[in-house]
Amino acid sequence: MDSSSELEAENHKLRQQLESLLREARSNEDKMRRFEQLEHRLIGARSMADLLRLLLNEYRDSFGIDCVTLALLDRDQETSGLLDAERPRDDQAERAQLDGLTLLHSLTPIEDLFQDLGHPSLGPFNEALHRPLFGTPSPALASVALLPLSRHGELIGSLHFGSIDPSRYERAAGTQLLERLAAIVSICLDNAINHERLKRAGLSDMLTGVHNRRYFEHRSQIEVSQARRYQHDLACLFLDLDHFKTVNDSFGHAAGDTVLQRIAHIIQSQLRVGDTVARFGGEEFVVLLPQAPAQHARDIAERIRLSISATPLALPGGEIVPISVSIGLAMLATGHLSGEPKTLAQTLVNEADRALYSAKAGGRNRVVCSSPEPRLGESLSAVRQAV
Ligand SMILES: Nc1nc2c(ncn2[C@@H]2O[C@H](COP(=O)(O)OP(=O)(O)OP(=O)(O)O)[C@@H](O)[C@H]2O)c(=O)[nH]1
Repeated sequence: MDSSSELEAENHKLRQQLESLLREARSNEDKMRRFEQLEHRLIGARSMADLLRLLLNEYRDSFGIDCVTLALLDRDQETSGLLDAERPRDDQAERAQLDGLTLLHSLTPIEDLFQDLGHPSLGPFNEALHRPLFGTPSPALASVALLPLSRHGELIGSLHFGSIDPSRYERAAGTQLLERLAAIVSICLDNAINHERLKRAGLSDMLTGVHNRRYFEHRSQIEVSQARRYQHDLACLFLDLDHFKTVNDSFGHAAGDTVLQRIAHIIQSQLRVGDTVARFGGEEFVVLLPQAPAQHARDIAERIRLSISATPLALPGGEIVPISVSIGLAMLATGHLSGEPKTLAQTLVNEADRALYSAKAGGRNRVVCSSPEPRLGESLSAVRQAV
């Protein structure tokens, strides 16, 4: 080969190397762009469930990862509580989107995975070590990246990526992006929990722990919309303690507070998941019973009334504080189905309040329905049966 063809061959090789480097740089640039987009979305996630869905589904799809799972420490069941509260009732699709999430009672399953909380662990898939993290069924994984999630120097969980490509997560691969991702995810998780805590604090009643009026007003509009969309019944109970001023005056304000806590507890114990109870103000509580026909709602109201009067409060000195409650019941009836959810919800509560007034006027410690029985028959389920 003469010197000019040698030069040409060398030149060709260099061009090829340059092209390959350019391709790699473009691919890295593209990866970086997608990574930054995802980072922004993680930071902007509005709830814990949104954050988890981004991590478990969108990250996997966006980066073509074969399997993504996440283990989170949830010692006091706070995270599971937040997720339950966020999930719409019976929403299977919503639930499926959180497949891959494991909530841990202790760190035992993940604490030995990491030598150092600042560094992800990359390498070949090890059946005994890694199968519990990815579960079954998962694809035939060949390499894994395990990212420690930590806050204030303590492990709070781990994020797991699995690939069927043995070279994707090689031990010697650079881990800068994964380290950055782990740091961001850890902060976002902490933020999401704090955000939910604050949100809850603003929507709960401090004395009794049930929801407050603000939450109820928001929730009642959602329930009215759902009842209208799915043609469900919706019942509203308005409860007011009887002669509560006398309780305060005779036994003291602290005893009155204990009574209110007890009432909240009794009401809650009579309801299903998905029903809503809130303290409306002072000694008034409101309850929403979705999908409860009139007779069923009336039975629940009676049950609440009876268990309250059957549970007088015994003070430390031995005195007994008699308690009873009057309850107004209203149904979201067919005639009310046009109009804004806010107006419909207010009408429903007002009707229940009017029925409560009749219960008080009728002698207290009783349940009164907002309209005579025939009109209760106009409730949605009754109309459905007639069709
Ligand atoms: N202990 C306590 N009392 C409260 C609280 N909020 C409101 N109250 C009291 O609830 C009482 C309500 O009294 P009224 O509205 O006159 O009604 P009532 O005595 O229950 O009489 P009826 O409703 O007509 O049966 C007042 O004495 C309020 O001070 C609270 O958070 N704790």
